[in-house]
Amino acid sequence: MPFAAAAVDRLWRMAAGETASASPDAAARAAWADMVSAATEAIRQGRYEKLVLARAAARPCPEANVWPAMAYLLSAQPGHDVFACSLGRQGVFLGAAPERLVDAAGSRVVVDCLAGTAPRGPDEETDARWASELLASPKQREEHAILVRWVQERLRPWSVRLSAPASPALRRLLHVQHLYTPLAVELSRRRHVLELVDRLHPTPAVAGVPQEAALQFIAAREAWPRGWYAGPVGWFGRQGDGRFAVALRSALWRGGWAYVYAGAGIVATSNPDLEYEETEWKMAPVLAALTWADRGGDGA
Ligand SMILES: C=C(O[C@@H]1C=C(C(=O)O)C=C[C@H]1O)C(=O)O
Repeated sequence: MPFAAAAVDRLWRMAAGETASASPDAAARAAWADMVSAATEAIRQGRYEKLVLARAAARPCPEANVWPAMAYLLSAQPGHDVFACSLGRQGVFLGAAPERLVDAAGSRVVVDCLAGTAPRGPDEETDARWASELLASPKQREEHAILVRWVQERLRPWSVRLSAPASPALRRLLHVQHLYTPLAVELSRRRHVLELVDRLHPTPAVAGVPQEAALQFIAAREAWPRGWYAGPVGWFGRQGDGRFAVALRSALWRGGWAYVYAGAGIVATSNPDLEYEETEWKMAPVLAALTWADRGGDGA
């Protein structure tokens, strides 16, 4: 989804309005609940299998302390792709992405399918219980299976071999745990990693099924333009090998504000309040990084 200066200006105006409102949190929750209810209704009517809806929260952030924020994310979020992109006068986009969209080396490709989320527990026992509930939840398994199936269908025509574990594993991050399926693919011929990005992005980890209709729903209903959030971020070499992550768990810093983004996969049985909570857990790492950086790298 291309970044547009107009979109950022809209964010800026909304942020100013939001801080003036008496209860921004209640207003954000109500808007979210309306959107998610419209989504579950449309899914029940059979118009979509899954929609991934996102929101943004604005918080004052006087300086773009990019290096301390990245240092925090590198140490707090091991195994993530930590990134920061300078957008000139449009600000800085940064985050720690938990999910590889595609990793290509010659004809070998790996895609991470990450969908289905629970929070980390406050103690070992609760954490393990929430993990087992996540693994056993039909709703979470459905969200996950839709993603895996879609990626397999997109890559099958280009592949001689496509392998995936029969059931998802658990990927445990600092604030959340996810259902995780790594797909290993042998392509019938070498492809530039950008061809693969083009074939896959946006997956049902961030958009929905069917893809075009989901994108229309997102454009019509989400209050905040996504900008760079959920886009592919990565690198490629001269031979076309490379690695792109999905720019989740991210924030746009601009002009004294940080706009922190997060989304959640919606299926017919989704509960708007629980999905809202999920977006809060997902915002936590980048918020902690910004707070830590604001304090000059001294405790978050
Ligand atoms: C959309 C986000 O995360 C995606 C959605 C997930 C879900 O719905 O369970 C899990 C991981 C990501 O694929 C986000 O972090 O903003």
